[in-house]
Amino acid sequence: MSRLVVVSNRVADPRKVAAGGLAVALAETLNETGGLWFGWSGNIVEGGTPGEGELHTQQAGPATLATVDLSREDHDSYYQGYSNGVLWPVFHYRVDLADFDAGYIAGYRRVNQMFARKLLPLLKDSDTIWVHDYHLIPLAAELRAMGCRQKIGFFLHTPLPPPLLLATIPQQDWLMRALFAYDLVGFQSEVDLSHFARYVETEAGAQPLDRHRFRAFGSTLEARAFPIGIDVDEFAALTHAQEARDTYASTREEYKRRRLLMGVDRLDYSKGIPHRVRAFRELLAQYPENRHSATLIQIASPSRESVDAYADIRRELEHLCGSINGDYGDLDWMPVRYIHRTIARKRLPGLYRATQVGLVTPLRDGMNLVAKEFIVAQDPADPGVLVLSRFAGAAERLKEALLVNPYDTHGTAQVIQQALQMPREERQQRHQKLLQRVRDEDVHWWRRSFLQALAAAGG
Ligand SMILES: O=P(O)(O)OC[C@H]1O[C@H](O[C@H]2O[C@H](CO)[C@@H](O)[C@H](O)[C@H]2O)[C@H](O)[C@@H](O)[C@@H]1O
Ligand SMILES: O=c1ccn([C@@H]2O[C@H](COP(=O)(O)OP(=O)(O)O)[C@@H](O)[C@H]2O)c(=O)[nH]1
Repeated sequence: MSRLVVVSNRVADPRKVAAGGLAVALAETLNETGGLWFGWSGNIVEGGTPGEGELHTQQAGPATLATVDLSREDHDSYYQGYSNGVLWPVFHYRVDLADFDAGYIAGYRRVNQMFARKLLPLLKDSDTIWVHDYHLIPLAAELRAMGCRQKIGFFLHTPLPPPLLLATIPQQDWLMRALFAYDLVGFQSEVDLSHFARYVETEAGAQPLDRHRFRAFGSTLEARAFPIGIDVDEFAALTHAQEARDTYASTREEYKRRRLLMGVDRLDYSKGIPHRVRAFRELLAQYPENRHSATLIQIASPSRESVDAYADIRRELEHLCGSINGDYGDLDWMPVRYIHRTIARKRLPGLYRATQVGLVTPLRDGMNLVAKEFIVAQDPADPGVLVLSRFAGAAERLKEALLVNPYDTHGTAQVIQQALQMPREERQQRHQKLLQRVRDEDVHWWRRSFLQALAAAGG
C-alpha cells in the first residue's frame, strides 16, 4: 500500500489536540493511516538565512513528523505577508483587507521551493502526496521541476472566491498555472468548485473535458468538492469523557437560571464575531424578555496577531463587548463573556452540550468544523439549536440548521429568538437529520473520497 505524505504549513502532534480545523482534521487522518506529515515547525529563527531552515523529525504515534524552521524574513513574507495578508483576505472575499505588498511574493516562492527541496529526499517512489491549503499552492510545480513523479493532490481549506475577485491578486495567473501541476484539486463546496471552473474557462482558457476535468498549460487536472468532516466517534467519546462531563455539569450549574448562547472561533475577521455580538445586542433590545437571562459566551482563540487586520478586529470586539455589558449588564448578570484564549478541545463538548443556541455565523468560511462538533456534542433528547451562516461551507449540507445572513443584524436577532423558543420536538427532528449528515460525511469519508479520487486521477 502507498504511504501517505501530508504536507501543510501547520503541523501538530496527532496525539495532542490543537486549535484550527486543518490541524485537527489532519491529525485525525494521520492517526488512522500513519505516514509522513511535513510542514513548518512553528519555530521562527531570528536572523536566520532566508530560504534555509533546519529539518526536525520525530515519531508521533503512527505518523512521522518532519518539520522545517522558518527564518524571520521568510515567516514575515511567506506566512504573515503573502499567505495571510494577500491570499487569506482575498479568498474570504475581503479584498479591502488585502495588503498587496510586492515584496511578499518572493518569500512565498522561496519557502515553497525550500519545502520542495527538503521534502524530496524523504519521498519514496510509491508515496501518495497530499498538499493542503493556500500557503502551498506552488509546491507541486516546484516538486515536479525537481523530478517528482508521484501522484500529488491538493486540498483548499478556504473558500475560493468568484473569478473577478481572484483576479485582484497580481500573481493570479501564476497561481492558477501552478495548480495544474497537481493531479487532483479538492474544494470544500460545490460553490467553490463552480468558481474554479468559471475561472479556468474564462481567465485561463482551459478546456473543460467534462464537469470535473480541465485541460490547460499542457496538463489535465481533475477538480471536485470534498466537504471536510470531523471524527464523529472520537468527538462523541470526548463528549462522554470525564473532563467534558465536569465542564458540562459546572456550566449547567452556573447558568441554571439563564439561557446560554455560544460562539467558538479563532479571532479572525472572517468569523463575523462583531456582527454576531451586534445581533445579540439587537436580541436584547428587541426581545426584552431575554435581559437578565440570555448570556453569550464567546471564545475567541488568539490567531495571527502580528497581522494588522487581526489586531484591529480584537480592538473592535473588546470595545463592543464592553459597551454591551455596560449598557445591559447588572450586578447579577453580564450579557457577554468574552474569552480571548484557546480552550482545550477536550473541554469544548461539555460547553457545547450546555448551550441552548450555538452561533456559527462567519462572513465566509471554508467549512467550519465547530458547527459539526456542536451537533455531535448535543443530547439527542434535548438538543441545542445551531444558528449557521449561509456563507459557511458547512451550510451547503447542513440545511436543517437555522441559516442566517450574518450581515443582517436584525434578521439574525430574529432567528436567534426563534432558536431560543423552538419546541423540543422540532429541535429533536432537526438535530437527528443534522447528526446523520455529519456522520455520513465524517473525516474518514473525506479522506477516503479524496484519496480514492487521487488514485484514479490522471490514469
Ligand atoms: O494555521 P493558522 O494560521 O493558525 O490558522 C488555522 C487554520 O485556519 C484555517 O482553517 C480552515 O480549515 C478548516 C478545516 O478544513 C475549515 O473548517 C475552516 O473553514 C478553514 O478556515 C486555514 O485554512 C488553515 O490552513 C489554518 O491552519
Ligand atoms: O479555543 C478553541 C477554539 C477552537 N478550537 C478548535 O479549532 C477548530 C476550529 O476549526 P474550524 O474549522 O471551525 O475553523 P478554523 O479555525 O480552522 O478556521 C475546531 O476543531 C475547534 O474545536 C479549540 O480547540 N479551541
